[in-house]
Amino acid sequence: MARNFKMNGTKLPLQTLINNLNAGQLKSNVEVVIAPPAIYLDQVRQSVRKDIGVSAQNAFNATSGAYTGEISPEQLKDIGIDWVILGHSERREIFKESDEFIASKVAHALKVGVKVIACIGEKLEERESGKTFDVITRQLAAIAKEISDWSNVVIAYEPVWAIGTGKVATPEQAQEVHAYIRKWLKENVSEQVAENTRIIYGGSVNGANCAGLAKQPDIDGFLVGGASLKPEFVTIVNSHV
Ligand SMILES: O=C(CO)COP(=O)(O)O
Repeated sequence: MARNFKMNGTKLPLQTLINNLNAGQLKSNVEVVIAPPAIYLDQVRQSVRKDIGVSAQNAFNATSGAYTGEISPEQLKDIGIDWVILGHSERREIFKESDEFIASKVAHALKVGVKVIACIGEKLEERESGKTFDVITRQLAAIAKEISDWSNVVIAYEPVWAIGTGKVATPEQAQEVHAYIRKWLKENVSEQVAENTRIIYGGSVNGANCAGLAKQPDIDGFLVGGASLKPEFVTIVNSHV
């Protein structure tokens, strides 16, 4: 269960959210990871409960060097950050990150020992023109080409049309794509990877719609944006079945 703050929050309000999470009664079988803006990673790592993971929202594919503005997975490790979100649709769209670039960042982060939440998902026009599975296949295949060990990868299916729109995918729509992802992993990686890889859903998840989604057999958790800025995140965590 992951909480993506995106470029939201400042020191004090973030601390209030962390305090609320620290005090929350969270189901013990749910792994919770929060992803604050990079500048607050250290603050959040120092103040959040140790059983909660902290994730960056992006990282580069090199150890160090002349890459102004970038952060390496090695630097994340240095301050105790174990996770990174890669391939978010906002990175793909706004910052023009290609499938290949994202895949190389996934490979580099894993090599360094930083676990990855790899985001994939189709845009509205792609869904409407029947290309959803083609897009998912293309994005997955790019990653599969670069990595062989999937044990530290979580896949986040985030249909772009559902992100920040309030237009959540129905449980059936999300389940259909999650099942496809699992089938693709089975046929193209291995049965074991297909069974063990967590596939989480993101896109307008909130305290009211999470329970229906969580019941689906191939939905293993959520990547939450807007609702992650509210105390209702605790409800979403506890919707896990
Ligand atoms: O992009 C998302 C999480 O990474 C989803 O955002 P929303 O929950 O605001 O739709």
